[in-house]
Amino acid sequence: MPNRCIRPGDNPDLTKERETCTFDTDELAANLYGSRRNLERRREISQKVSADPDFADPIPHEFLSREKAVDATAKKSKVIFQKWKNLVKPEEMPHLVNEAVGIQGFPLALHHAMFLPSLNSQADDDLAAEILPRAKAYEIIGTYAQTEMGHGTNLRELETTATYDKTTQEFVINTPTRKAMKWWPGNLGKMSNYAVVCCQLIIDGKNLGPHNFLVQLRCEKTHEPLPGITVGDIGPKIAYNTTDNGFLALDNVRIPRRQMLMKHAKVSPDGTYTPPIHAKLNYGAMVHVRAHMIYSHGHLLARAAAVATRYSAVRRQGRIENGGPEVQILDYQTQQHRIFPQIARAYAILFAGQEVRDQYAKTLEGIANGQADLLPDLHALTSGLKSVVTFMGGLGIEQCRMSCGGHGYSDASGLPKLYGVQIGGCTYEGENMVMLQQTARYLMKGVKWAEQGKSLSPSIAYLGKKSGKSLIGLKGGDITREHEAILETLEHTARRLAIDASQLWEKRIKGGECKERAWNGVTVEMNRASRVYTRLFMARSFHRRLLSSPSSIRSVLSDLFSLYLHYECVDMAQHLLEDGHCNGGQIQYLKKRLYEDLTTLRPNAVSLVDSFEISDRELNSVLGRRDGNVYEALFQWAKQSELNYTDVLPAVKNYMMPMMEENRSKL
Ligand SMILES: CC(C)(COP(=O)(O)OP(=O)(O)OC[C@H]1O[C@@H](n2cnc3c(N)ncnc32)[C@H](O)[C@@H]1OP(=O)(O)O)[C@@H](O)C(=O)NCCC(=O)NCCSC(=O)/C=C/CC(=O)O
Ligand SMILES: Cc1cc2nc3c(=O)[nH]c(=O)nc-3n(C[C@H](O)[C@H](O)[C@H](O)COP(=O)(O)OP(=O)(O)OC[C@H]3O[C@@H](n4cnc5c(N)ncnc54)[C@H](O)[C@@H]3O)c2cc1C
Repeated sequence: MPNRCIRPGDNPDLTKERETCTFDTDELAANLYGSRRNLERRREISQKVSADPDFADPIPHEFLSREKAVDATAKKSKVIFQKWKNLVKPEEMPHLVNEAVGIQGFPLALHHAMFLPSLNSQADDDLAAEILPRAKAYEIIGTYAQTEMGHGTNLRELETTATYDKTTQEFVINTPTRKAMKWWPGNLGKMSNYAVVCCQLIIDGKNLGPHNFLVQLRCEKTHEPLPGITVGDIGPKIAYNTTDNGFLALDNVRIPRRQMLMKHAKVSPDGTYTPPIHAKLNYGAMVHVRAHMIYSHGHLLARAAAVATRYSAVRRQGRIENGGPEVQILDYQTQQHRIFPQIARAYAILFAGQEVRDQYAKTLEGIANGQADLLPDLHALTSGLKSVVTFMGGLGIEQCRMSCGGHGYSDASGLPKLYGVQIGGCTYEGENMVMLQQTARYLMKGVKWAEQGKSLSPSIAYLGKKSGKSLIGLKGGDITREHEAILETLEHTARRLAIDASQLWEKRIKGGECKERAWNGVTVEMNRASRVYTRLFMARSFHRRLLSSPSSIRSVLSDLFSLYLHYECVDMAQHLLEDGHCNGGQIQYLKKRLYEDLTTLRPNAVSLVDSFEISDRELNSVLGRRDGNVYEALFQWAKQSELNYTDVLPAVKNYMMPMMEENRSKL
């Protein structure tokens, strides 16, 4: 079967891997990206970016100072959003940006991720008509400023205020304390001249909770901060260092009434407040990002899996049999056990990410027609997915990094930066432990609805089902039935954990604790229930994708799905065993099946990561390059280190040489 990545001059081990492929790598890639046409466009964009001299990097970003890297990124962003703007469709933009500037952020990241989406979904028609065309034409750059130094997770306690002044029909935006300074928003520090700022809305002394306001921060001509505005960069971070995450203090800055985002909640000129159809529509920009970040995080894990798999196919170290040749490290079972689940999880996350994006679009349609009934389900699902996927992705990338040995520790591998970028997702858009509790709130309601025989939305329909005996290991050799048996066991486990958590909570309440304190006493269990609910959704979503896949890739996807399910169950064995639903023998059976899966998948491992269709430029990894010629490339990469510009560094000349000389003269 063709793997279309084979080229003359490639590392022979990698070519051999590709020759053993049992499926059409283009078919799988087309399925992943939605169609052949999408795949071709992806390739076209990759090729054109590589050929565009405006995107050429004289030296890799890894060797640039932060200031120079920010400069280079801004320069390329201008090319993207001027020269390239009309050459790509909006949905192709993330790929173009990844190719052209990489993953560490760029001046318009938050403009796209949150500024435009919040204006689109929350500004009323008048404000939208005025500001959106300018924002879409990049006449202005905006960001989303919500988090403060003292509060991020708990929005209700944000301190920044927007006090309505009826006499002038203005809001007065104010930062009352040091810790009320906005802190963290991406591109706030240096790039943006506007922001959607989240403030407590105060009318006639009454606090109506967090609402969003459009605030101009800098002069459009000089880019100097406007009077009353203190703004700057918060300094270097684990990653995202080409992003100017910023601080902002507002000293009684006045904005016109119509700059409140009033599509849902409204304030009339006389100060009358009209609430939105759903109390949390003001939080819409976060739901938007959570719904979209699942897919992009799947892609980050896919990159790491591609690097680790390809490198493990070209790296030879040690022997499995005495006297045999040094083996490809990919032949070690431990290496397979480290990396293959990451390949499977990357596919699972990408599939789930695509489903949740569709669900988001449907929910938005409903809201546009005055119906917010799909929102609670979407909020629970996106909160759970956001938390599970970012955590899983972080562990996965770190496994991939360690699986590359010493070279994985070098920036040449691309893995440390990938990890740094990815792991930010555990914190931003709501810290994971907190967001899992949002999911758990919904599950607790679901448990009650199920008890009352009420109808349940698809993501929690399992709460209303009855458990049978687990059929894992009892369904003979039929893989389809085995998949079903495992999915049913996961459903049982998700249901059981939700019901147990609900009962624990109730017990504490009956014991005299108030609801909230009782909740805090059971949140570890609540979050477990949320994670398994989410992992069940991911497994179901992968299964749906398998069932609808064309026959040409069905077999390899089925192998991958088997590995995915077996790995997830072994990983969650504690939950499967805890109530006796599964027994030790069934867990042993799952482990045996998992080890068989590793062997089954081995010949297709490289081809599965080739189907992620990530160009060398986008992958930005000496170890993961398509041709596998890693050793020469490593040397060429290292030669570009600024420490190698001279043979004798000033640091050596000024300090080490005199020290050695002085010590020698003492002898
Ligand atoms: C943790 C939150 C959600 C708590 O909000 P709060 O107002 O205190 O609400 P409750 O926990 O009491 O919940 C009441 C009720 O509302 C439901 N709900 C909450 N949020 C939503 C929502 N977004 N959509 C729909 N429904 C929602 C909740 O389920 C409850 O329903 P009940 O039926 O059970 O009553 C809140 O404080 C929060 O979201 N915190 C996280 C902050 C956050 O995410 N910040 C992100 C800042 S931007 C950023 O990080 C950008 C990063 C860069 C990038 O993305 O590139
Ligand atoms: C890379 C990056 C980019 C960001 N970009 C933006 C941006 O563009 N705009 C913006 O506004 N913000 C941004 N943020 C801020 C981000 O949204 C917040 O940091 C995030 O929401 C977490 O809030 P926090 O920092 O207040 O954490 P905290 O809430 O202080 O969390 C600290 C600890 O307390 C625990 N905790 C807090 N509350 C609870 C609870 N109720 N129950 C149990 N445990 C709890 C958490 O689990 C965590 O362990 C960004 C952050 C990062 C890292």
